[in-house]
Amino acid sequence: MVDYIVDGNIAVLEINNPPVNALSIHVREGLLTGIQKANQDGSVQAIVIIGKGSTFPSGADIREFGKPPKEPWLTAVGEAIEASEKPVISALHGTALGGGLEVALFSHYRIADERSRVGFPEVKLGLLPGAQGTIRLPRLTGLAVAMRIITSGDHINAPEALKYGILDKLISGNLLQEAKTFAKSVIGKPLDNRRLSKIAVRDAATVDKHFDEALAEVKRKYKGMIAPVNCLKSIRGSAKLPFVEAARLEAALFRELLTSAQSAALRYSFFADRSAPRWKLPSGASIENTKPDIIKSVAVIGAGTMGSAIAICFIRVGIPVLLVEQNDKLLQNALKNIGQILQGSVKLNRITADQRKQSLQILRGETSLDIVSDVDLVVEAVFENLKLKQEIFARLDKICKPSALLCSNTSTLDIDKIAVATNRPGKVAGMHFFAPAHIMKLLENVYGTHTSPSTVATIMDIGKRIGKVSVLVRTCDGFVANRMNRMVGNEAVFMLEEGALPQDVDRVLEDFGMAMGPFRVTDLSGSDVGWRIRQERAKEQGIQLTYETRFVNGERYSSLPDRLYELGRYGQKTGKGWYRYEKPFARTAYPDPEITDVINSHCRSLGIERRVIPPQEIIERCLFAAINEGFKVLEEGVAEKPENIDIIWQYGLGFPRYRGGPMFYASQVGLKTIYERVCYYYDAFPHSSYWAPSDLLRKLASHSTEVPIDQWTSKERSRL
Ligand SMILES: CC/C=C\CC(=O)SCCNC(=O)CCNC(=O)[C@H](O)C(C)(C)COP(=O)(O)OP(=O)(O)OC[C@H]1O[C@@H](n2cnc3c(N)ncnc32)[C@H](O)[C@@H]1OP(=O)(O)O
Repeated sequence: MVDYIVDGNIAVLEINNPPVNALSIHVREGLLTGIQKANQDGSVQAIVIIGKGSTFPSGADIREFGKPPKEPWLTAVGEAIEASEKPVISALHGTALGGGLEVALFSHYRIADERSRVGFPEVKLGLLPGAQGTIRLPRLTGLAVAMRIITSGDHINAPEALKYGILDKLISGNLLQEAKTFAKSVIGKPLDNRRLSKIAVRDAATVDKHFDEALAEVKRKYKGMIAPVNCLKSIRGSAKLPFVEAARLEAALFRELLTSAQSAALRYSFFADRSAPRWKLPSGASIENTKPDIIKSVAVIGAGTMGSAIAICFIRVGIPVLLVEQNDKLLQNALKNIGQILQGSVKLNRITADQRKQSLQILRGETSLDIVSDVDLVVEAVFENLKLKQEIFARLDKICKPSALLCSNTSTLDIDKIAVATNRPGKVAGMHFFAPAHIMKLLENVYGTHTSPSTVATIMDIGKRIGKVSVLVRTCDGFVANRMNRMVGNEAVFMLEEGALPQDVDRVLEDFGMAMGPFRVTDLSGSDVGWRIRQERAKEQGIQLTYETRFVNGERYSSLPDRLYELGRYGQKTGKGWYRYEKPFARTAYPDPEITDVINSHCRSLGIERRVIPPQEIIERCLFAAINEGFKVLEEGVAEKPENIDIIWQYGLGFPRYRGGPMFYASQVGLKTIYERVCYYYDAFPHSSYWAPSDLLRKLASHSTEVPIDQWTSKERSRL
């Protein structure tokens, strides 16, 4: 894994561990032996460390964390590099990250391909750069820059790294040749001033000020995360303590993180990010064996907030869009809004004025459906009404060319019921964007009974092209996101009826790490949206909803949200919802005594005695109910694997990444506990049938030892 090649008086240690030259045990062994061999070899006068293939090491091997550690540690390898009597030059290309950058910081010199990037992304894995990265980097860059690089985890491009003193030279030609030439130029020069452990942190006297500022910043930006705080503590150590003691402190802080639940969740999330878009259908068709069609043009039907934002997703990556709205006034409004949103992106430096212009040039608004006959893909984004969607799909089927894909942005409706309106069910699928669609990363792609593998391949591919995290799910009521999230909403409202206030529920879930509690989310989207859907469904079933309604089809029902609607409290847009706002569209939510009165009088009129609801109950009722549904989603095959569910929650529903997602969180709580609590709540609330425990959960919980999350589906689903 590390080739030892001698060329004249230069030994080259070439790391060969594709795809990213991670510093796995055999690489560490190879580097250590290579350094020792080169120091013993009388003909060698300098040593070059370089990566084969596309990159210098991009870090430690993440798969080794959580397993019994194997010597030599990276620090021991690094100390041997620094102690070398012959100059060691690290020659960087690609992405020199984490442990890879640490290898470079142990070296006496660092040169780099001018296109390379460096960085310490450990914080994103809930770790710190634990092979002396936190105490070596400040010696080169000063404290403020080191704190920023290490706590953000961001990559730094080579010219910037040169400016900060991380690199000694940029190379535009052949890196290996240049590295050998550079190595020859430093032979015989003193090494002690090149050994970072011998150099002081130049701005050590200012450490407390930098620490306090950076701590306040990370507590605000990375609320609830422990890794950025430990990074800062270790960097502070680099300035306050002798080198050896600082290294000891760093090691202790690293160990604390390595064994933390947060790091386990973040490492799981790293691999889940890569695994979730890899789709597979029950038929065996998969990303590996199915080719996508190339989409060159798109029509978006419906120019409301959602349709407009979806159009932006395509035009900003150069895919022309026809935006269709039946009413010209609405269409012109939408086109104006899109222009303004893109102008906002220019102001935020996300795109240039030129890119905005180019995007708008490939957007065309139309008021007739007939115009979409030639597009490759249609995304329908009209009001959530099955009949309306069926009518539109039937018309699209007649208008569009036979090869065109017809997709719906429905958030809940069964794709099969939409597909039956066409003569091309194989080319019908769901593309469920999350609001605001031009910002939210998630795309929940939905296949129906007849959706063809090539349609699936195409919607997954186009999702990637527009920069979304695409996850494939099978059609069912609400798919994965809304189906599971419905339990959170239901339980949150039921708890208001039993004793909680909106701010109590939101605070507990936000302290848990959710981006927003369910009531703040409802205020954002508007309580009128849910009201319309409930009325629509009641009408379909011939049911009359009143304030006295407590059960619908035998299921517990709360009319509290309906009261809110009747009071005109639609949320932020009316300046009043579950909270009070300074004015319509203001963002800061204030608890509202009027809401407390509404809730109290609702309870009185229904004869409900209110009680104190402890935080743990709020967590369990909202999250365990969703988790139980998640197991049903898995046992039915709606989601292929737990990672898919977790990625949907992270990118679509604001679940804290440092908790992995609801399914990973369940694995940390323990399935026996989850199962017992689900059974307890099912006993307590028999009229909320979603508490009926999932068979998959029950079976997994019955194993004498915890079944690891990567075996949940393989172990039990096939036997259900
Ligand atoms: C004492 C402790 C010392 C040090 C601590 C550390 O070093 S922690 C690790 C720090 N490094 C990182 O976090 C880098 C992680 N990797 C990346 O950010 C990207 O992979 C990278 C390097 C920018 C390349 O991106 P690209 O999009 O080109 O590839 P992709 O991400 O799909 O990765 C390709 C496959 O490689 C696997 N992989 C990547 N990095 C690691 C790693 N450090 N350890 C193990 N495996 C890694 C990745 O999972 C992909 O595998 P696949 O099977 O194809 O899904």
